[in-house]
Amino acid sequence: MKNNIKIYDLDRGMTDFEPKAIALGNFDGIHIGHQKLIKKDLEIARQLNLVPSVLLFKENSKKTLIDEKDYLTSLNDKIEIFSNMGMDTFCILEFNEDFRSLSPREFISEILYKKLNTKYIVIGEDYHFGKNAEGDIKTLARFQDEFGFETTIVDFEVDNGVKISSGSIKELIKNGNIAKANKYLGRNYKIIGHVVDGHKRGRTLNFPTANLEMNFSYTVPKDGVYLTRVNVRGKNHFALTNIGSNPTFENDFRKIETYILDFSEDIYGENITIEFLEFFRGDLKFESVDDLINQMEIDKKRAIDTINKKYL
Ligand SMILES: Cc1cc2nc3c(=O)[nH]c(=O)nc-3n(C[C@H](O)[C@H](O)[C@H](O)COP(=O)(O)O)c2cc1C
Ligand SMILES: Nc1ncnc2c1ncn2[C@@H]1O[C@H](COP(=O)(O)OP(=O)(O)O)[C@@H](O)[C@H]1O
Repeated sequence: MKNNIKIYDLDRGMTDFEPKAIALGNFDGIHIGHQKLIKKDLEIARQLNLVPSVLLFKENSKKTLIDEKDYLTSLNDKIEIFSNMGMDTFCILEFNEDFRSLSPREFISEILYKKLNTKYIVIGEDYHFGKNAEGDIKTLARFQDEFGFETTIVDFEVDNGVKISSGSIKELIKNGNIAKANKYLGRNYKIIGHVVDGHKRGRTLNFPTANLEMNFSYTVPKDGVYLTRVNVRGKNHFALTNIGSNPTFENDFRKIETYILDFSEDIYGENITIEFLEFFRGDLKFESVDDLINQMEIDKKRAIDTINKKYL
């Protein structure tokens, strides 16, 4: 992440009056459509000497709310990806009752105008805002003279006539179609968490696996075996990740476990990032542990061949 970024937490009364070109949206996944919008915002900011900024919502931190939703990117991921693209100012706020009750006009006047000195807004064509999502691109047009801003609407990015969306990428990931999801994301899908204890069985099979507890409600890819790239203590390693409930063994639960190639360190408790490169096969129930080990050896050979051919 760039280290000169500025984050203004509006809930803590922070404001910033530098004139801004603000990108508005939910931006889950920051897929190639979102990237197009951000590039537009950066371009306009450069031309008009405005600060390129993005308004983002904090995650739902209320644990009492049963939130079964899953997402492609956490707030931290978004800030990292956007700052790598050149964005340097982030305005964050909670999507709470107070915020939700603002009318479209109040959102524009209280937040965009008074708190952020917005001179330019860049949005997607389906953007909605304000109470009951009543505000849209027409509402922005109606208020732009009064509050002194201009608007640019960026059209959807499509693939074969189909709109690229966070929802469709989540479906691809849940169906194991990592290649297409990565294409639409414009980078490899990744999840972050820390390493927790498992049954200590992996080492007895000669395939120790670091079990991941995710630090966010990421969309979990379909059960199966993936070629992955894992970042541990700042260093990348190729790996095989198995997602599933180990059907060869009875009474297990669904987990995300990773066998790191050419690696033998104890990493319990460490934060790791898993980047999904390719889907290899589904999760299988084997007749014997030896059959499972044979298959894992085959997976490993395929991983090494693929890495040599495509990733080195
Ligand atoms: C490359 C790879 C492929 C795997 N494929 C399967 C599989 O198809 N079926 C299965 O039951 N377990 C599979 N496993 C999971 C093993 O059963 C699991 O790693 C082992 O039970 C160790 O569990 P532990 O980490 O809780 O000790 C796979 C593991 C790896 C690393
Ligand atoms: N190549 C490796 N890949 C993954 N984890 C490894 C590797 N080498 C050593 N380890 C360590 O071993 C642990 C996994 O061993 P395992 O027997 O599968 O135990 P557990 O069931 O607790 O996951 C990892 O959490 C990590 O600390």
